[in-house]
Amino acid sequence: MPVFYGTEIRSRLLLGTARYPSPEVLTEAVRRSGTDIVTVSLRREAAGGRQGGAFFELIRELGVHVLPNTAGCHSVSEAVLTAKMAREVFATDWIKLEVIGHHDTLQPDVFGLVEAAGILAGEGFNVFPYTTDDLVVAERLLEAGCQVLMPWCAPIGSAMGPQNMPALRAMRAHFPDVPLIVDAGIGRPSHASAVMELGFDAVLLNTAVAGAADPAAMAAAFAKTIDAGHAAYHAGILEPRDMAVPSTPIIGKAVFT
Ligand SMILES: CC(=O)[C@@H](O)[C@H](O)COP(=O)(O)O
Repeated sequence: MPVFYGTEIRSRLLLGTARYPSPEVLTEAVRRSGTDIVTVSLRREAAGGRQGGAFFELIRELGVHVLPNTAGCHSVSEAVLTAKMAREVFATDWIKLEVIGHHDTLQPDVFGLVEAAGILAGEGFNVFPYTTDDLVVAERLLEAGCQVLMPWCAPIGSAMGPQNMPALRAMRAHFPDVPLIVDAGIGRPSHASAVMELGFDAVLLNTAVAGAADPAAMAAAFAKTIDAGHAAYHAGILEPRDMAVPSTPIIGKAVFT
């Protein structure tokens, strides 16, 4: 199982906690997903029955690791301040670092991200940076002290699925020893399986589960395909070929009289 900052995790599915129709549905989705890590925004809008401190209490009661995030932060100072608040609220050094650079695409501001990651790592945080699939940015984040990377596969909430498989494949190849979690843009279980088949360590998703007609059932479906994708990667996936290859080898030629 994956190890993030020295902690072994029981599941390769990380689940977001936003936009569920009710706290009960969220709780059931977490249970059926088998997840060991949920992410929660410190700047979440009050919704779904439980608000503010009551919602954070619900998160703590889920009995899984909490990965607070800085969703909604558009500057380094905002993200650093939010991370410090998260450390107080959830008593954890883990932080999913988001520094958003673009209003429409919610694309990470990779310059601000590297700067904020360096500040937070210097203050003892274990930073999980939400980043693009750019290899140079990934290098800078590792130099800044990150030991886990979370590249997007598509814009947050878009459900588009992997938009650049070659870039994700390159990321896995260039950083074979770094835990890599695909974060954002997954729309359906087959998307999650596809990135796991590339050898990623885990997937973080929110919208595809919270927005499903039956979030708990969808969470269970994701859990199965993520495990299947991981198992397939380690079983050694056959590369596609240009030409047909007979699946039944024939020795000699049959002669019909
Ligand atoms: C909850 C959270 O952290 C999201 O910002 C995350 O990036 C998941 O994205 P999707 O909602 O697209 O799955």
